Amino acid sequence: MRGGGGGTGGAYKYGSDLGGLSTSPRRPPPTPSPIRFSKFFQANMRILVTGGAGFIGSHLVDKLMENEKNEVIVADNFFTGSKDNLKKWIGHPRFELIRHDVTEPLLVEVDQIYHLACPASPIFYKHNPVKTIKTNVIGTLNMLGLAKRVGARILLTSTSEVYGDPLEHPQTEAYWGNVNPIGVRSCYDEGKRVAETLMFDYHRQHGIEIRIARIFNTYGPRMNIDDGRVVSNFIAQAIRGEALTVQKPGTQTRSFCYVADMVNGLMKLMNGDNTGPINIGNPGEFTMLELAENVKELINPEVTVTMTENTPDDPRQRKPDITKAKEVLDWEPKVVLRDGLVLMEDDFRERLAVPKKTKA
Ligand SMILES: NC(=O)c1ccc[n+]([C@@H]2O[C@H](COP(=O)([O-])OP(=O)(O)OC[C@H]3O[C@@H](n4cnc5c(N)ncnc54)[C@H](O)[C@@H]3O)[C@@H](O)[C@H]2O)c1
Ligand SMILES: O=C(O)[C@H]1O[C@H](OP(=O)(O)OP(=O)(O)OC[C@H]2O[C@@H](n3ccc(=O)[nH]c3=O)[C@H](O)[C@@H]2O)[C@H](O)[C@@H](O)[C@@H]1O
Repeated sequence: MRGGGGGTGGAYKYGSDLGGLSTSPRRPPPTPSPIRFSKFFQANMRILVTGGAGFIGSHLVDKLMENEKNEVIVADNFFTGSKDNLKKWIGHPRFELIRHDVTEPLLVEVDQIYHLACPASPIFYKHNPVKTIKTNVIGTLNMLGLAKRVGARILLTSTSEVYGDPLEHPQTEAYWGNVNPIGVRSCYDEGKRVAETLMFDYHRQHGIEIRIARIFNTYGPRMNIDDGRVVSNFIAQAIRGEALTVQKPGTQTRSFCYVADMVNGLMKLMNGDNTGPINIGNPGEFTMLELAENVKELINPEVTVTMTENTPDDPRQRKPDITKAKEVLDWEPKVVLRDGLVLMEDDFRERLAVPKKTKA
């Protein structure tokens, strides 16, 4: 069984969409272990999820575990993730959790690698920027080395931050971005840009089967309550009855994708035949003031909105052009922001132990 869906690895286009650039690999992809082709051994698909104890990763694991033909291995250093996110799978015979830092090599035998390991919230990725860039560069190099050795297909969760503070709007995959190489966000956005470069170099040089998703702001249940990202901050603040902290000027925009839609898109990308990069996100665009108003109206109309200082290099606008995802993956998001916020509210209320007030 090769890394692809259906286990055939059949139709596969190399660099099928790089604006006509030839990306043909010099060598054919490596061959997986002979046991995968054994007539008498019904092998399951073995899937590694790095960063699988985190927010998106744990939702992805839930979805992968639904398929009884999948065996899932999570490798995570628990910097921002937690075992709690995976508690329902611990002890399951098709599941394995390894405490592992991807900046160190990993020896496992797998067919697919979803490579998510990297802190995603700006306050966490800026906390130890050298470690963040090591995670993106050395971590991706290690996972590509693993993919090369075992002949696995590898998917990188890149980011809309590769577009930096974009001068084109909305952003298509053809846009090369406007990124500060020496700023406080560079450990993350330049790190992900190098990770994308490494993916394509391994693809061209060694024939590795790669997939690159450029993820746009994703939200949903299980985000860390003190994660620092805007949706989790506003929901926690509204539930606690605190003022919603809108960072200035408040007119900056983001496009928010519900996590179930994201996971669906990532799996379609992995099991399809296009390398990407492909934008995966929800094109509904909101200013931070609009987001605050929505959270206030839906969760707690009594809270106030307060303006606070912003951080350097905050992108002023962000909205994915998802034409390619629609065409190539037949994917588009289904959950609108107001519905997703309510689903997230239920989870946050449970974890904060603040039940909804019932009307008298
Ligand atoms: N959530 C978003 O809006 C968003 C947007 C764009 C891209 N992404 C990407 O998606 C991926 C997952 O994001 P998330 O929102 O779930 O973040 P998260 O912080 O919840 O999850 C990241 C996981 O990676 C683990 N990790 C971090 N460094 C590691 C290392 N060196 N070795 C092993 N594990 C490590 C963390 O412990 C955590 O479990 C990240 O690669 C992120 O860059 C997320
Ligand atoms: O989608 C992406 O590609 C990237 O998006 C986010 O980065 P960012 O958009 O800066 O996320 P937030 O920290 O949630 O900030 C969004 C906006 O909300 C504002 N904000 C944040 C927090 C807050 O309390 N109030 C507030 O107004 C920020 O100034 C910013 O303009 C993620 O955290 C990155 O991991 C991800 O790669």
